Amino acid sequence: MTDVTSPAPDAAIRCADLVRIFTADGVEVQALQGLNLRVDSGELVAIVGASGSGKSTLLGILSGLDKPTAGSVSVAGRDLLTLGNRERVDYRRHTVGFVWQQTSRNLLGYLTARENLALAMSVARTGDRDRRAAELLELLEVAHCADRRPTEMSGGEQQRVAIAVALANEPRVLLADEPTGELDEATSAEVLEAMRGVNRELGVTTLIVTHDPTVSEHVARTVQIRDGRTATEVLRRTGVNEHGDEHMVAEEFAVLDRVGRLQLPQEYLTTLGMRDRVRLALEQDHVGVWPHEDRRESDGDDS
Ligand SMILES: Nc1ncnc2c1ncn2[C@@H]1O[C@H](COP(=O)(O)OP(=O)(O)OP(=O)(O)O)[C@@H](O)[C@H]1O
Repeated sequence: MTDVTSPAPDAAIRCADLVRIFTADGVEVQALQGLNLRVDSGELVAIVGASGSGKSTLLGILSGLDKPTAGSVSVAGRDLLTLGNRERVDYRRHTVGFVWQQTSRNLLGYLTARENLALAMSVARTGDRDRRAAELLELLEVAHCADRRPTEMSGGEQQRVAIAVALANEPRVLLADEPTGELDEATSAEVLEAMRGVNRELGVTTLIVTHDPTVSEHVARTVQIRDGRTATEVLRRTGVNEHGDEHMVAEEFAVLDRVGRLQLPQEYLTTLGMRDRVRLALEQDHVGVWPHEDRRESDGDDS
């Protein structure tokens, strides 16, 4: 696992010890509690997690709409904590592209797909607009929707046009918040494959935040957030069996942060009655973790 703090220039997204505390009616909510994440340039990563785990908060910060309470965050080499107002506008126009769950937030309803793309490019003063619009609609397989308004497209077509609009100004990073939230399973798969396609074809670093449990079938890396921290990662790769046939292998890893902390799954803790402290042992090729037996026995005596 990569060190989130290393200054390697190819880290497209780097969050270190990110904290975001909201205060509402005098009550503090720690939406992010020291989140560490590094996404390399050109990677396609899904962020999953239960409702309230902090996914949208993270995306709000990465999109430049919100600022963290503590920690550091940089995207495409830009430190998001030190951006001035003008730089923030420039960042949102040129460095990142967004796809949101609601079509109404992605596309203007009274404009056609082509006009939506042209508008995004004229705001950012991107040149060669007609050619780029045609190429993007072609790449997303929605060229037939060029002269249609959103209401004349299916949900999947709307989201694929939204991806084209998000890519109009050649962002380095594409951020998507529940892009398949309003779609059925088959259409969701199409939209996720479209995102995988643009990641592969254009090399744009892509981060998809989703509840969609099938997302890990479409991406090589799925990061799970739990309680405002990255907890586990599923990595998928192509393996070869003893007959030489290729198949997908998915492996789950616990995330180890830069000072060596990791979160044990709740079911492990409950099954082995682990709490407060555990015994650790360094073995030749692994680390053993045991419950503190004395504590368990004395707990039993008490009852
Ligand atoms: N503006 C805000 N003011 C107060 N609390 C907030 C605010 N935004 C988020 N929170 C709280 O922060 C925590 C994380 O919320 P967040 O929306 O990031 O979670 P999420 O994983 O995106 O959830 P969902 O999947 O339901 O969208 C929640 O407890 C939420 O209530």
